[in-house]
Amino acid sequence: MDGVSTSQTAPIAFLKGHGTENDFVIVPDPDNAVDLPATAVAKLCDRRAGIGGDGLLHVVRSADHPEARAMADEAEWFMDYRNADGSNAEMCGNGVRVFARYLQRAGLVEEGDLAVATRGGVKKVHLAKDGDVTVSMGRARFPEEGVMVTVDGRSWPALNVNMGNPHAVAFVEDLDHAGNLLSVPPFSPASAYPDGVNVEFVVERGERHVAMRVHERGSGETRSCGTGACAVAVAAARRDGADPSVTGVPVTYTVDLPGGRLVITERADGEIEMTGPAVIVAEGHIDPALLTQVVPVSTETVIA
Ligand SMILES: N[C@@H](CCC[C@H](N)C(=O)O)C(=O)O
Repeated sequence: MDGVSTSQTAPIAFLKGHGTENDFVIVPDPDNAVDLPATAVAKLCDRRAGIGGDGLLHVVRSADHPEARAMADEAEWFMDYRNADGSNAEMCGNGVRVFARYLQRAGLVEEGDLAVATRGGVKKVHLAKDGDVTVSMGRARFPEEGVMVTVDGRSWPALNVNMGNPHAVAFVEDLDHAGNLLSVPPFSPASAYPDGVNVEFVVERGERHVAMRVHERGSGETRSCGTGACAVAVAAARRDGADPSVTGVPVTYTVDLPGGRLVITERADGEIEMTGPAVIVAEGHIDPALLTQVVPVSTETVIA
């Protein structure tokens, strides 16, 4: 059995948090001293053999991470985001709110406005003492038309939306039509998404109000996805004939997910703002044996 061995010997601090039940293992590591290969991340996110999470937030000073050094002047902290299978992602909308909540709780930032470096660029976060957190998520891009999503033998046309990370948004009549997203990932044409894709299924709930389910790249079905909710809101707006960059009128959608509610506003300049909760629920220490043991390279069994 192929595997890797990590080099930690001392206990490693962690916290657990979630945003609309999209849950994360948080590893504070200001100096980027903790070795976190994909296999170690998959172990930590495993819901039976590890701590459990849809993803992992590695909290590192931008100046100390090669992927973030260029952003260090703008944003002191880098969200090194990993999916549950250990793969890197450009951005995580729920994760960045929880990341900011952690920084606040640890006394590393003040309430108010802060900037967080991500692989998808620097994100501006507004953090109150309690309650919801608002993130400026950037603008949506629409790289390609004509994507199809297939699951359980059904197919739907989907809109290709990029929120820093890739999404396919399919409007369906009933969220149950998305079937069992854990066992059957709804892949779209590989050519449209060479690096994989997050897939959202959306139904109407009312005026400027939708509900969705999501299958996340690298994690399977989750109870919420912040970038996915933003992709859904802009897709719904375009379907409804609303484009704030044309009309100059901002548009707001309420997006219900299995794990809670997110409110998404697209401003006249195209900037998308997402507001939702961010909660820390636990903290403790990881037994280094979990990371130092040789673990399989295969990541196929990490989704509980
Ligand atoms: N849950 C996240 C998205 C996490 C990354 C995604 N799975 C990807 O690989 O792009 C969110 O809240 O945005």
